Amino acid sequence: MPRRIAYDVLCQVLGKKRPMDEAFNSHPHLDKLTPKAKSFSRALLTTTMRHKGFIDHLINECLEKRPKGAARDILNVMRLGVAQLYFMHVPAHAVLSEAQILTGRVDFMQYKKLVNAVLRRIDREQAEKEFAPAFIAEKNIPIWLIESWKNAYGEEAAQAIALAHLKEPPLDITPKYNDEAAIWAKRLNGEILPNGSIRLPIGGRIEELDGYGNGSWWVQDAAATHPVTLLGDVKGKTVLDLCAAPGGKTMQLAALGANVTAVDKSTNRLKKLEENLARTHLKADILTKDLMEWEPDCEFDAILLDAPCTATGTLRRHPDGLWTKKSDDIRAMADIQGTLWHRASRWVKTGGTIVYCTCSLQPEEGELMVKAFLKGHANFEQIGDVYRNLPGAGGDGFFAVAVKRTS
Ligand SMILES: C[S@@+](CC[C@H](N)C(=O)[O-])C[C@H]1O[C@@H](n2cnc3c(N)ncnc32)[C@H](O)[C@@H]1O
Repeated sequence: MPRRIAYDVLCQVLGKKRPMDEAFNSHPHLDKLTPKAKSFSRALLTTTMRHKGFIDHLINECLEKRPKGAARDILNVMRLGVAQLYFMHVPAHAVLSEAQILTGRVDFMQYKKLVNAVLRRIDREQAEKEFAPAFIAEKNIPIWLIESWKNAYGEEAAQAIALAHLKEPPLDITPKYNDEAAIWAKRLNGEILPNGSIRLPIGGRIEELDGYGNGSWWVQDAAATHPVTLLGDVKGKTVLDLCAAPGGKTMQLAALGANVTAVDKSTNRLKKLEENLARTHLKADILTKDLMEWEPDCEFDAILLDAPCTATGTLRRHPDGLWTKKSDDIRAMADIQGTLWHRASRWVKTGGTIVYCTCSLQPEEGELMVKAFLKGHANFEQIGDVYRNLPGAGGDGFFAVAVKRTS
């Protein structure tokens, strides 16, 4: 059952470009799995997504011609098998027999022999051939994407980004009060990072960790904490938090003493924001509004615009995005970001600051967006340098910039 669910979800993600979490969480048989089977199924999916490019390379070496049409889904049975053999250290006999059962269950009886032959060969060659991590890493990133990173950051940096995608990223948390970082680092056996975040050892259920239930901290990647710091001292100021849900930055702002108005168009995501505020005993005014239409009735001291984006800076957390996103998405997102930023530019007081940020690695959604904004808005000037973080030890890929309204 856990492999069957993983297979169904894989077909949805790769065939229909559906986000993995959504397809997995809404699978009709998910409730039938034990917690252990559920976490195996999820780990199998994430591992397959993370290494899909390299797995396909191995499979292609074994196939004279790739199955076409509906038969292409048999590749997903093979992908799950290779992920277990190569990256999850499941014994070969178990992988082979489970793959045979799955092949029958998903009505591909005629491919049983082929699946067996491919997996046997890959298992045999695993012991004979060694692949450099850089080779595996680059295979796992779609060509259009790694080329865009090479153009933006150079060959070496693009390879380092690809390498960062091989591993599960660490779990960073933000303590509600900065001066409690040492206490929580000690209690949770974590490490304090230079920005004050705490990096926890991977594994375990977050909800069960000390301090989660009473809201002493929340999960937030270290790089994602930076944009709020660009607003300077927000204590007592009115801050409009645009695209706020699920509220990582809302909690930061509220904990720093800002009077926050948090706006987002997603009811579901705002529900999560409300839960987060309730758990952390923090306050904000919450508005469910589409920012393409809504207008506030007053100006704010500061604005944070955490715009929707291609999220290519967080693909190591959501590796299914590697295979569901396409290069055209960048232009489409940049258009939305430009419009949202332009609309927000009228809602900040003269002398006030807007911080624009995205978790995208694409310059079109970062550096080039700032240039275009400043060119079209003579009443704004940039404050300081832009913040650009690449995925790796310092956190997710992130971009942020602060601009000040001068008139
Ligand atoms: C990057 S996420 C925000 C993350 C959040 N700021 C945090 O720190 O937890 C982008 C958000 O933009 C919201 N969004 C996208 N388009 C929007 C629109 N037109 N109006 C309002 N919210 C929008 C999405 O619902 C999503 O919650």
